[in-house]
Amino acid sequence: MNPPVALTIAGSDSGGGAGIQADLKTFAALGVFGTSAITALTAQNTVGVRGVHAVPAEFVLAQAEAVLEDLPVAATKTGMLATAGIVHAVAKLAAAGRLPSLVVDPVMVASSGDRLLEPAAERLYVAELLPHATVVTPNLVEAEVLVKGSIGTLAEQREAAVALGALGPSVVVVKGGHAVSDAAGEAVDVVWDGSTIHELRAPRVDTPNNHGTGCTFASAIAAGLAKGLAVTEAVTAAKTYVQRAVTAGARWSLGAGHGPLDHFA
Ligand SMILES: Nc1ncnc2c1ncn2[C@@H]1O[C@H](COP(=O)(O)OP(=O)(O)OP(=O)(O)O)[C@@H](O)[C@H]1O
Ligand SMILES: Cc1ncc(CO)c(N)n1
Repeated sequence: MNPPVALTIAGSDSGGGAGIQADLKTFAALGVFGTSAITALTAQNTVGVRGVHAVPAEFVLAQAEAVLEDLPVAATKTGMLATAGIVHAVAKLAAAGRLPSLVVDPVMVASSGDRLLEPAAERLYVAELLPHATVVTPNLVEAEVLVKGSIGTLAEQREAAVALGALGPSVVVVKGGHAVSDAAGEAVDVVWDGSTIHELRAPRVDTPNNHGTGCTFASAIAAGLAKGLAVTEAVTAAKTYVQRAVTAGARWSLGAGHGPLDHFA
């Protein structure tokens, strides 16, 4: 029997911890056949991003269309989209109904603090892409940019999830991996499912190895959707998967900065 197929539209991380490399490992670990359209090359390691070489939007489309016209893609995920031109091109594909079960991870800044998205592209996420998303998975900083407000408390994290829901996605997850207000030592993500809000909680793993947590989480959601899970089931399963990968990756010391997760734990 054929495996389910998923497509990631994202950037390459030469260091192997985030981006396309994390997405394809996550798909493979979860039994999904991964395909990719690469939006940018990054010269990157666990310490930081040394350079970004964006792919022309037309060639991102050419990659996506080559995959979509030949393979039975059941779910899609976007990560680093780099430029306004790429966000616009991907949004047009989505608007045409070509990107099934779309998980949008609105990547803006790397864990090292380096920018991965042109500032001019931020408003296009809101205006063009989010209306077509099945799930959107901003971290706290990305959620602040998208809703134009600051998030300092769990109540504000919940309000942001509802506000993002009004922009069109079916389900919103505001990730709290980097939350500073969290005294209980938990990584708390807030999920708005279209009508109600709930929280996903897991013990925060005390480790510098958190490079690619966001990419891994969004890809795991797309893998679940490709396998036919309901959206909230896919989100819950993805949280369990990322927790396992962070826990196992904490035993590693790869690189001098934010090390990678163990995707095959
Ligand atoms: N130290 C940790 N321990 C447990 N779970 C974590 C930890 N850090 C992040 N997570 C979880 O990983 C998932 C991704 O969240 P996070 O907020 O780190 O995303 P992100 O900022 O987009 O990641 P990235 O650094 O890859 O851009 C969430 O479910 C979050 O709760
Ligand atoms: C290519 C790429 N995508 C996403 C992230 C966010 O973790 C990163 N650091 N690099």
